Amino acid sequence: MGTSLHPLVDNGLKKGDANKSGGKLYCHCASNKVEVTLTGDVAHNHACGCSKCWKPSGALFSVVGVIPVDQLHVTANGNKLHIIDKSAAIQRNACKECGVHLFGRIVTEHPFKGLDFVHVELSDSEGWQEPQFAAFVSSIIEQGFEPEGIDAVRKRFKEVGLETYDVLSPPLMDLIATFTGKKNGKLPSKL
Ligand SMILES: N[C@@H](CCC(=O)N[C@@H](CS)C(=O)NCC(=O)O)C(=O)O
Ligand SMILES: [Zn+2]
Ligand SMILES: [Zn+2]
Repeated sequence: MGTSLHPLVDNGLKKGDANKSGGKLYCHCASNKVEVTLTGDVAHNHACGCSKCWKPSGALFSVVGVIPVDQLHVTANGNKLHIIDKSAAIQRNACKECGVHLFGRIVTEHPFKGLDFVHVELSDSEGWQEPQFAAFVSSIIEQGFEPEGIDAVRKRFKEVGLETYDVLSPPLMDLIATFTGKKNGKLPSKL
């Protein structure tokens, strides 16, 4: 298959640096780039096939990880940011000029509240946590990928050592279900 899953996946994963302590992300504008400074590494970094996550051109998947909101600061040209969909769980803040998503923030009551979603390929530095799994794989079909090719996509992820899921990974789905169970009173609130 000649198509790109994502540049950080296509040629095998490059293991991150356990001591990575942050770096800067930039949008794709030629000048007056939006700059975001992260003061830590990302966690739960993963490929996402959903239609809402930002993908580099030509890639079938996004690569997106999370970082606590207090470790993310917009450090230049924040006036160019706008929120793509204010009603979405993840408010994706994108550059109005080039369209790149700089960060996605959860502002409503949600199991991942307090975390921002970011794309480390926007950084000029290396060593960020490498992708840990592939999520929302079947979602690429909704965006026009022929269903006959989907198992070949899963196989390519497995070849680079990534497990594939059609929602999030089991540990993240368990976190969401635990949050929901506490909220609806089926689980004790202290667990
Ligand atoms: N099949 C849907 C899945 C969308 C979806 O549920 N995306 C996940 C992974 S990013 C999510 O948590 N979305 C919340 C949001 O976008 O606010 C699509 O491709 O649009
Ligand atoms: Zn831009
Ligand atoms: Zn997504």
